[in-house]
Amino acid sequence: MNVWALSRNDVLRLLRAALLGAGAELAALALMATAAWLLLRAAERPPLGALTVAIVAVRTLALLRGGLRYAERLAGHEVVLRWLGSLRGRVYQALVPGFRYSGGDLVTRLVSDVDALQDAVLRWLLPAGVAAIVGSTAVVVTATASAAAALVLAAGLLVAGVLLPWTVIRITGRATTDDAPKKAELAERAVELVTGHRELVAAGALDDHRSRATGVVDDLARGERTAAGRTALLTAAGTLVQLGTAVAVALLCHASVPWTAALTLAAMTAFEVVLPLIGAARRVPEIRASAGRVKAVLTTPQPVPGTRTVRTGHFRLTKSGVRHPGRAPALRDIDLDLPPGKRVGVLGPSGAGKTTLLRLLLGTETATDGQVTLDGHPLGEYADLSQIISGAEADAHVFHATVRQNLLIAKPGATDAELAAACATAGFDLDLDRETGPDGDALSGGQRQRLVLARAVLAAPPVLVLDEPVEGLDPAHGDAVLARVLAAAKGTVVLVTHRPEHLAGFDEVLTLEDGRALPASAAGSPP
Ligand SMILES: Nc1ncnc2c1ncn2[C@@H]1O[C@H](COP(=O)(O)OP(=O)(O)OP(=O)(O)O)[C@@H](O)[C@H]1O
Repeated sequence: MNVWALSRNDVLRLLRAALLGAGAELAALALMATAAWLLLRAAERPPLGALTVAIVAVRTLALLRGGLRYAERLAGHEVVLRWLGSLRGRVYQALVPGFRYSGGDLVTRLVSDVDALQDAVLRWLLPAGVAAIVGSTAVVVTATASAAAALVLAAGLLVAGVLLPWTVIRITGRATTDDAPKKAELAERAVELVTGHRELVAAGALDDHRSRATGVVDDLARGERTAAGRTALLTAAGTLVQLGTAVAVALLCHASVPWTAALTLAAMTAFEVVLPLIGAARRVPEIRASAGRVKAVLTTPQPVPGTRTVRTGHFRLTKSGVRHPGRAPALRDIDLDLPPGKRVGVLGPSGAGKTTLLRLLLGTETATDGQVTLDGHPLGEYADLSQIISGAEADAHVFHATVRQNLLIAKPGATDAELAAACATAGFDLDLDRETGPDGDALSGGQRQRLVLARAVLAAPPVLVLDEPVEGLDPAHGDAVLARVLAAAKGTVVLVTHRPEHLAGFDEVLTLEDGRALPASAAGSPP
């Protein structure tokens, strides 16, 4: 997928913006030349009539310059903002299906990288186009007076507009490659400081984390200063080229004094359009890197959505396992038959693989070994698993909305009476209009847990998975809540718990240790 994909109309609009920009700069150039001619001609005390056209031209060109510049800004920004909007949409769409990027990296790809591409057009492509048009026009006009002066001007403009920016790109390219990991680290640390602020304060680790982030900022600033210093030197070199070229044009033009002055000032003005390219070149490597990252997001193949629909809802795990790169297997050799209506309890110490097992069933984790099937077909073949399996996951998200809106996600269109009944089953007694705050922060931990549980009850899926659903509640209250939830569940249930007494009446108990299922004898028979 092409990052720079622009419609034909937008290309034409961009061209129009470049022509308007060139028009504005040529008006500035003509203004300078006419003003210089006017001053020197006036010094010769000609009759006023001989100056009238030039006087009117100076005023007209001054107005034209402002008007055209405004029109160029409008045209350029219109194209770029429209293109950026659609690009951001495409990047977002490409990011949604997977969890391939972590917080800081995600923010960088979605925000800064896409913004950098905007600069590519507005600060580089468009000014370079304008500089090319203005520079060529200045050379052609100078050639009418002196071919040698035109050649010198062309050479000077090429040095300032091509050679010096290319040198800046070479220098900053190396610095950008060195800085890329530091920028990624800074983004990660910044996101951690914001999202984990409370925990860092509680652990007294805020200053330490902040100073590590500041260390990265200082490192980056040092690199920036060095690059800025080198660019400033090259910009100064560009100014010297400008002065040298103007003097050479003045000496080589064998025309009248006013005409020579006009061409010399025109040459100076042409450089004013070209010189900013040296500073702008500093961003080119960064823009290139951003374009590469955005392209990587857009071109990573998306999983092909399945088309199969669920018939009976019979899950089966056969020698299933999950390995995360560089880690011991989270789950291995798991066999589990889960026909409709069966109740399975999962026990095991922390880190044993219980949550991973639920994720395998939910389809949010893919088996790296063995098979997970539903009605005999791999889970990936199904269009939508949420209709058959859902529940209260350990890290379920509470949206920044009202209690009602959080519940309606499970069953859009549910009546308030249905919501109240689900809340009563889960022992959740807050008002439906109560705001939950960002990440559910306006609720207590226990309230969040019961809200998630109420959502699971309301969804009433054929296969209900519950990951330690009452772990944070006081035992008596938690046991009562769980008993009500289990009584309300009509289909298959998979319950992860640390307390075997929760599994009374269950058909099978799977005890995990280090990702393996213990034999029934070692685990104890179902309670
Ligand atoms: N995305 C991941 N990347 C790497 N390792 C992971 C990932 N998710 C889980 N693990 C590892 O897999 C193992 C099993 O994790 P899992 O969350 O399934 O344990 P658990 O039995 O649910 O633990 P707990 O009772 O503490 O919730 C752990 O060692 C965990 O560190």
